[in-house]
Amino acid sequence: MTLRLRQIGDPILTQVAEPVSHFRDPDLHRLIESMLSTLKDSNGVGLAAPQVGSLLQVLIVASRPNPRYPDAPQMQPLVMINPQLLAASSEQVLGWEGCLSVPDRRGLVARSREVEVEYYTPQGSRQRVVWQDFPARIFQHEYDHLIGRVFLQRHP
Ligand SMILES: O=C(CSC(=O)[C@H](Cc1ccccc1)CC(F)(F)F)c1ccccc1
Ligand SMILES: [Zn+2]
Repeated sequence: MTLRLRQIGDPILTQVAEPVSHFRDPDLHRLIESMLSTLKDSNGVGLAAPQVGSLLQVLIVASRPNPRYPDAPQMQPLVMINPQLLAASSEQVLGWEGCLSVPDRRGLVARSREVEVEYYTPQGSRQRVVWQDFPARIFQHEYDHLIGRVFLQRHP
């Protein structure tokens, strides 16, 4: 089932998400399934749990080539639980971003060109990944959602 996408202004988008503690919780797997179908229906390239009303540290990165990033890799959606940013390059790149919670807005955002991330899969195994360019950008955008930051929004 696809979940309602919270829009900018919904307080949940400014809150900090909690780590997942039990991986065998059936509610967690229902959330992940719902996020995957919501992402598919919204035609997005990323999604974070707070955007569908759940303050859990779960996000999905699903890069694919698109007009703005024609050389972006085609990825199977990657579900990341309790992600940790281990390293982010000081080298930054300006790039266009959109956000399913901020419809009809596109913005130029500076992001690290490369990130190293540690995360858990839905099965609970710990993984590490290094991304550059568009996948790195999507990750940083979704990771912001887990700490209550929405792109283009400056907290007073
Ligand atoms: O479908 C979108 C809409 S915006 C989007 O997918 C956000 C992810 C994103 C798009 C572009 C750059 C960084 C993150 C998803 C969100 F809102 F949940 F974070 C899209 C935008 C740019 C390139 C390719 C696709
Ligand atoms: Zn977003």
